[in-house]
Amino acid sequence: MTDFTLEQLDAIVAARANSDDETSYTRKLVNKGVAKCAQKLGEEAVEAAIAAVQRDREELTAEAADVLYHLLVVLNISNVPLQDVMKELSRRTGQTGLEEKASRPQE
Ligand SMILES: N=c1c2ncn([C@@H]3O[C@H](COP(=O)(O)OP(=O)(O)OP(=O)(O)O)[C@@H](O)[C@H]3O)c2ncn1[C@@H]1O[C@H](COP(=O)(O)O)[C@@H](O)[C@H]1O
Repeated sequence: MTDFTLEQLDAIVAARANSDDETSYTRKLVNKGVAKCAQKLGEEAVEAAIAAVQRDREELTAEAADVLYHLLVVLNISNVPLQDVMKELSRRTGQTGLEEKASRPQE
């Protein structure tokens, strides 16, 4: 059991994204722009999906960590607070996933 939270990682990511520390991977990635950050998020998500299909729990754990980290980078560079995502998830808790899907605006 760990008490490390996504909120804590989000605060680290925000601080590193705005730092001038050249040893920071976060800063290096953010400096490449939103398209590169989004590309990395997509790649990590695909790798996590592959690990799941392969029933590789260890690899899935590592890839899921990569996905969450890169999602926080993308939210940060897009100025979408993690708090807003949590609020949206909270809003959905009163209904089933299928009800939530049905309530979305039709495209
Ligand atoms: N959680 C992470 C984390 N997860 C994954 N990664 C990095 O994500 C990268 C993904 O690996 P890849 O091989 O796919 O990417 P790459 O080859 O480095 O990049 P490209 O050549 O594809 O652009 C690796 O360099 C990982 O180190 C992370 N980098 C940082 N963090 C956290 O963010 C904090 C701040 O990190 P810095 O910004 O480096 O100080 C750290 O303390 C960590 O807690």
